Amino acid sequence: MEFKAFIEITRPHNCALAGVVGVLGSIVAVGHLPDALTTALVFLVVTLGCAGGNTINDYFDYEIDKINRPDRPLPRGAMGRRTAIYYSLLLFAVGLVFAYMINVYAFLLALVAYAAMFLYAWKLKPLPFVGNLVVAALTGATPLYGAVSVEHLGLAGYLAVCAFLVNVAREVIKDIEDVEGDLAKGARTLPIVWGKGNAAYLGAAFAVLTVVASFLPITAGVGLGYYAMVPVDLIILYAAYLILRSQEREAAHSSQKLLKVSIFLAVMAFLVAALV
Ligand SMILES: CC(C)=CCC/C(C)=C/CC/C(C)=C/CC/C(C)=C/COC[C@H](O)COP(=O)(O)O
Ligand SMILES: CC(C)=CCC/C(C)=C/CC/C(C)=C/CC/C(C)=C/COP(=O)(O)OP(=O)(O)O
Ligand SMILES: [Mg+2]
Repeated sequence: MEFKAFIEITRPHNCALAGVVGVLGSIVAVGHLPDALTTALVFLVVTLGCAGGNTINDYFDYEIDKINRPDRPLPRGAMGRRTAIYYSLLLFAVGLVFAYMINVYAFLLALVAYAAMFLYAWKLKPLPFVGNLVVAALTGATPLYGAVSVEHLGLAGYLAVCAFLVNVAREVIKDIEDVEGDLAKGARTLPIVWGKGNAAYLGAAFAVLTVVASFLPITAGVGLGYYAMVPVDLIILYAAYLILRSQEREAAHSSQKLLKVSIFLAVMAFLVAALV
């Protein structure tokens, strides 16, 4: 067993980004950085939840990842599957302790989000489009988590809508990329049930909807720093063009990776707009 597998299986890049988005939700909700303890707790609850979710996801995806992602810790033998499930439950448990320290609403939302991640990995992922919506709803819940923690909504709702829409697009396009392994395991994802072409149109439509929604905060008078969103929108539109042009694995991989870059840049743009 490799120690680094305990970090790698959590996909720390996703968890860190998610934790920042949780704190960003608090900032845009109240217009300033919350107190240090609340900021730390929000970051930890989201990060630990995301880590537990990615770990339990790899536990249930073991057979499919042997085809699609053989380099991941479980299929390559760097960690045992039993260790993975206990590790994910520990991450969730610690996250819930921190959530309880914030307020009762933050505790309840964390409980629902953690349960949804477990249910997604265990039963919902193979359901056409339902799995995509669950993941996207969880990413949309992330900025809302920050808002619930400071008991105020502010602009966090706009952030949640953008997070939901862009992740629906990305999840559908990731399923187009993973068709080969999903077919081998009999998963009934949207591109398998509905066709890669139709799935590409749906993914591209949600990408365009994300660009439209990205202008909502301007209607609420967000700061000039927000114009950093313009290049982000251009990247999203190019990702939509790529998947409409070709639904081959390489094109889908480029498109979904571009959407991930847009997510990171958009989070930075929102941070600048919220703090400048
Ligand atoms: C206009 C615009 C794009 C606004 C950005 C909205 C926003 C705040 C998005 C952040 C969403 C979020 C909480 C991201 C956390 C990290 C993440 C990408 C989570 C979703 O992961 C599921 C995915 O299937 C994991 O796959 P992979 O990234 O390939 O490991
Ligand atoms: C709101 C709170 C408290 C936490 C939210 C935590 C976050 C950011 C969740 C976002 C969604 C997420 C990253 C869930 C983790 C598990 C997951 C859905 C991973 C995606 O797995 P697959 O759909 O199998 O795709 P891969 O091929 O990348 O494994
Ligand atoms: Mg998986």
